[in-house]
Amino acid sequence: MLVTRAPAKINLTLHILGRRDDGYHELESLVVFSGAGDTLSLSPGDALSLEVSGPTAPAAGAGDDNLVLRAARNLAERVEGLTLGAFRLEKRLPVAAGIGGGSSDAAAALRLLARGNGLTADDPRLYDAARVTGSDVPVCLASQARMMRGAGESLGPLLRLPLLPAVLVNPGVPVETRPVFARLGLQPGERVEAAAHPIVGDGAPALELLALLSRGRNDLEDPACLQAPVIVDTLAVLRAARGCKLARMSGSGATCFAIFSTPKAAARAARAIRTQHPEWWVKTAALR
Ligand SMILES: C[C@](O)(CO)[C@H](O)COP(=O)(O)OP(=O)(O)OC[C@H]1O[C@@H](n2ccc(N)nc2=O)[C@H](O)[C@@H]1O
Ligand SMILES: Nc1ncnc2c1ncn2[C@@H]1O[C@H](COP(=O)(O)OP(=O)(O)OP(=O)(O)O)[C@@H](O)[C@H]1O
Repeated sequence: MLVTRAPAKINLTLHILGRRDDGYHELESLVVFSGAGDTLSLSPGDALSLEVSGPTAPAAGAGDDNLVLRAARNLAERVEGLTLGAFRLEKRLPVAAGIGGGSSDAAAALRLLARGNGLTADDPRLYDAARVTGSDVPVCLASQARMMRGAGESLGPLLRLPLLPAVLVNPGVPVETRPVFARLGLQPGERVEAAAHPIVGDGAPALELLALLSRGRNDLEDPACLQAPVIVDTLAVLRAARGCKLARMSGSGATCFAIFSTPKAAARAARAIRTQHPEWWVKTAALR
């Protein structure tokens, strides 16, 4: 049996540059990953199947449209004689939450199929299968910090960044991605006049990275807050937490992250937020 982790994806920044003629939005985003996430295993075999368990399994579902199965079928279309098999997904990440749970599961499925079939990580068919499965799937293939551009298909070099102690909070409201983009109100072909994304260098020290991040933003934060006003409260709670250096929404929401100077400060904030909001999903994380 082959096993891999499917970590949460966090957009530390997400700048919208415009809308392409195909309707997708062109963006620039610094993407990092958390240590924790879902776990996916594969017992190689001829038949493709999926079983899902874990706390958020009901929301994700195990049907044909699960991104694990969609990714596997997309790879099978590109690789003749691909050995498939039985996937088991332990689903822990909140669903429709802006932290790419489904995309990370899809990328994990592609990594396991690559291992099971002796494909190398740089096989272009893996990347193609990732791209057609979803905008966030290519960046989740390596699950390491880098800039993401285009609609998500264009990836910068891997970046070595300092470990950022963080707290992730999801207020329990699923947020669908498409209507959040739609609320920007951009027409196909329209460009946005906006300040350039700060350049994040490989190996940037923590203080420099934080200074750069504070000059960045998530342009989906306002439309997501209109769609799910509880995000406004989530950000306020994180920003008020003792030791919080920066708080922002990830992806299209509703999960927000806050960065702290030390894992201890992050853990203390997480405990306080859990007490204040026992119904929220609150996780400490080391982002990199
Ligand atoms: C918001 C992000 O999570 C940031 O990383 C991604 O841009 C969205 O990634 P995703 O959920 O994998 O998105 P997809 O499943 O490919 O697309 C869902 C919907 O979001 C919109 N969409 C997505 C990506 C993009 N660059 N522009 C868009 O307008 C489209 O309406 C699309 O129909
Ligand atoms: N394995 C999966 N895990 C979670 N959701 C899945 C999965 N497969 C399919 N889905 C569906 O995909 C949709 C998006 O879920 P996901 O959790 O990936 O959203 P997200 O975190 O907002 O993603 P992103 O940050 O990439 O926009 C949901 O409507 C869900 O039903």
